Amino acid sequence: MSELPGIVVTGASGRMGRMLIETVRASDKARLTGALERPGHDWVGKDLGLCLGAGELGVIVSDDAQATLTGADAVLDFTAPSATVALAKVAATTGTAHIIGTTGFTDDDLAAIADSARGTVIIRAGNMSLGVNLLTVLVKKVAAALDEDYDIEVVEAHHNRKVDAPSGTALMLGEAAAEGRGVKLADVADRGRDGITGARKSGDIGFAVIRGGGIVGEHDVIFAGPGERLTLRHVADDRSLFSKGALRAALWAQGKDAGEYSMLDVLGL
Ligand SMILES: NC(=O)C1=CN([C@@H]2O[C@H](COP(=O)(O)OP(=O)(O)OC[C@H]3O[C@@H](n4cnc5c(N)ncnc54)[C@H](OP(=O)(O)O)[C@@H]3O)[C@@H](O)[C@H]2O)C=CC1
Ligand SMILES: O=C(O)C1=N[C@H](C(=O)O)C[C@H](O)C1
Repeated sequence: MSELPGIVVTGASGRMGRMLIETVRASDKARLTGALERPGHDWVGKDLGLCLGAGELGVIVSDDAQATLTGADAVLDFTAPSATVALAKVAATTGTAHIIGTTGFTDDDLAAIADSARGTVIIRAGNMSLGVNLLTVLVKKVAAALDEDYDIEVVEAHHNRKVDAPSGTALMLGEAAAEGRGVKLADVADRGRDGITGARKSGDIGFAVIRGGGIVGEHDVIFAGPGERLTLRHVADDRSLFSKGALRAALWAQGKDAGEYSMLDVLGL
């Protein structure tokens, strides 16, 4: 029998990094072959299991992406934009599938990632859960069915450690609504209301952001029309939703041609 796909987790000490490690270790379809952290991080050079407060795992945390990705089948990456852009360049040289959950990219970052996707499979999604990806399909459909009399607002809530806003998920949902309406999100997004803003512009897609406590992730897409309001909502109760989606993407990536894919491709939605 051939070996199970070897998976590397980067940002191993992070909230998602820990969850990804747990998910890969619990899977009978993949094996954990490496863990990365940034140079200078406390965990570098130590056994991952001991860092996590468990028994030895025989996986030493490294800061050498090139060496760790060589021979690995996929790397799961929920870190920070600059780290992800740099890792995509490495994954393109080693041919390792790069599963990107990181959010908060600039347009330049996204162009660099697209460039790296010429060398390997990249699957990127601001949200790796089945529910949110299904929700994007519904949002697109509803937005296509309703005209501009229905104001579209995306409201998101996350924990108080989150550093980017609006969330990657909120932007995915905004993109889906814009696609449904046949417009570009960049032309209609209203992302920062404060002070005397003037009345809402018809056709805009508004974003509102809540940060507090330990909220895992909540997203509402509101269609506010004349005399009625429709709300589509997703609530994440547990981060394993995202890590299970990422592992599913890594397994789906095996044997695929180089290029950039989304979770819609993985889930066949
Ligand atoms: N797509 C999805 O489904 C989901 C996406 N996310 C996204 O994932 C990202 C991480 O979230 P979260 O886990 O909560 O954040 P954390 O801050 O808990 O974790 C980020 C991790 O990345 C590490 N890191 C930063 N730079 C580097 C580097 N150069 N090399 C290796 N590791 C690095 C950090 O290390 P250090 O502590 O040293 O800075 C930290 O361990 C965010 O962008 C978030 O929005 C989160 C959940 C789901
Ligand atoms: O930072 C988080 O926690 C999350 N980030 C993703 C996002 O930006 O949408 C996905 C999820 O909502 C959790």
